[in-house]
Amino acid sequence: MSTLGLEECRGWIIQKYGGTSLGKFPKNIVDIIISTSKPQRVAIICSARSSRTKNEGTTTRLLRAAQAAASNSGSELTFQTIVDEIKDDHLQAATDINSPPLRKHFEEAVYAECQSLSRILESVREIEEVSPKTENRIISKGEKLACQYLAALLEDRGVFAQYIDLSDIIGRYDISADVSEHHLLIALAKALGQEILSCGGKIPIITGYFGNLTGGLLKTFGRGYSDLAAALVTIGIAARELQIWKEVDGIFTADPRQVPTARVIPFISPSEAAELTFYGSEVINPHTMAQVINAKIPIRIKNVMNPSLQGTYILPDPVNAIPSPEMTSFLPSEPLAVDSGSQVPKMPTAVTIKRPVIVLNLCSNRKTRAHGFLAKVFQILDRNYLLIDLIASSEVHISLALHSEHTMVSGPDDDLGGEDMTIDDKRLKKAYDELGELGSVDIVTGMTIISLVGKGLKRMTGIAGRFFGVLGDAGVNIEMISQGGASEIAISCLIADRDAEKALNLVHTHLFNFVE
Ligand SMILES: Nc1ncnc2c1ncn2[C@@H]1O[C@H](COP(=O)(O)OP(=O)(O)O)[C@@H](O)[C@H]1O
Ligand SMILES: N[C@@H](CC(=O)OP(=O)(O)O)C(=O)O
Repeated sequence: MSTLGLEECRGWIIQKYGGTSLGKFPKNIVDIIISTSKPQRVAIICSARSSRTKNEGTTTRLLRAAQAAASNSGSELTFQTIVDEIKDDHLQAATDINSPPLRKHFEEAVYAECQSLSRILESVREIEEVSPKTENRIISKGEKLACQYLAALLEDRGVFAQYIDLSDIIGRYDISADVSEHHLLIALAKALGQEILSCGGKIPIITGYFGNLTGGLLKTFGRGYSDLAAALVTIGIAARELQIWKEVDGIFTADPRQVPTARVIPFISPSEAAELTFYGSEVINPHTMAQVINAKIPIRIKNVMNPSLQGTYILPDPVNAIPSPEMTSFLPSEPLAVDSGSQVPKMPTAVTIKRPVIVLNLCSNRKTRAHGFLAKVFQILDRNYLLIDLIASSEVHISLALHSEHTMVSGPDDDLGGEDMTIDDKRLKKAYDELGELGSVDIVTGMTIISLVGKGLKRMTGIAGRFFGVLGDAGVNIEMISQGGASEIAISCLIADRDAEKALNLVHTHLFNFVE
């Protein structure tokens, strides 16, 4: 495999469009691509379309269809209804394509992809199980449809676009095994660079789904995996900048949908952006930053509805990193207001909530902690694919908070073995039963994690007290606290979900409105 010559790849801008942006503002996206492609070369990565919210979007629907097929409740209609919804949604979107042949071509692609999807789901129903390989194939449909749609819209405007399906890129370049290993990711990035150059003068429209990973794309990299695809393309082509286009002006001090007074953060460090995503603000897939920042390429979050705004730059901490010439031109000339190296910052960077969260409380059946107790607890969670967000433990008691859409509300005495349980419910129920062997377990639902994020938090004396004080004064009860240790840049606590929005706004008002 030859390495790309630097001259060959200079001047590329990589743009990744999120699902809700593609679902709601495809025409804005076409305009942005056209205007960016005039002075420089541009390559596009698409997520799957979401016409309203990500929760109702194509990828979520595909995962629900897979669950419906695997749970085999006797009704073939369940998954087929979801497939039909996906089909209708894309056929409706096709009405934006003016040229009849282009529209027909896209409609045929929609029918073909949905037919293939139904066949895969039918086999899932037969064997009552979704393997990682099958899940990969199912979710890939969302990005395939979105890319073919965007390519058709560009062609409709007279722009030459090339749809690139990365479904089998890993097999094609023999990048197998555990692709999460650094050297394999870099090999993958090079392969993606080659694919893009093969498009000649056309604008590459690339699927954010990038291959049939052995362990499952979602399990390996999580939701938002198309950010990582964009990062790999950025590295593979040694691009000038990675732009992640969304429906918001950038990364805010709090979710702007829930906190009207939230402000855009002009510059943020990769670790803060990753922590914000982990604690509920789905800003960028955390695997993305490490790759691109290591390659010293700036990442920018921008708004499809407001393309002229600067957005938020994700840049390495100026103290720890030696930025490339491209990056230096983006760095602020003045020290950042949020964190300026050795100075104590004036306020945290952002506040975020993660919901819904459930808590598993386990009380060991021994009087003192038996050897291997914690190891056994974590093995059970790992076996059942349960990821823990917060932990509190004492000698014989451990509380584990996990993000969950689970409907399970109580203990094993209830009728929880029903046909209607989702795969996630089943995993939780299995973990619950296995943990029951170690002691008494109870589950508390309806909780939220609220977190303050900021790389200067550890130097802000009294910040934890002020955070908890604001919550306490408002009568918000705190169930569990995590500070320092695991994460030096976040302070988190668990509160009742009914208090989430009130708490978020109060914390933002009291801790983010510093006046000089
Ligand atoms: N701190 C934050 N800054 C910006 N957006 C945030 C933040 N916390 C949560 N969000 C939410 O994240 C979403 C990001 O934008 P969106 O365009 O919906 O993403 P996608 O790329 O998945 O389509 C928005 O809905 C916004 O409300
Ligand atoms: N479509 C995938 C991958 C992705 O990147 O999504 P988004 O860009 O909409 O966050 C998902 O929903 O997880």
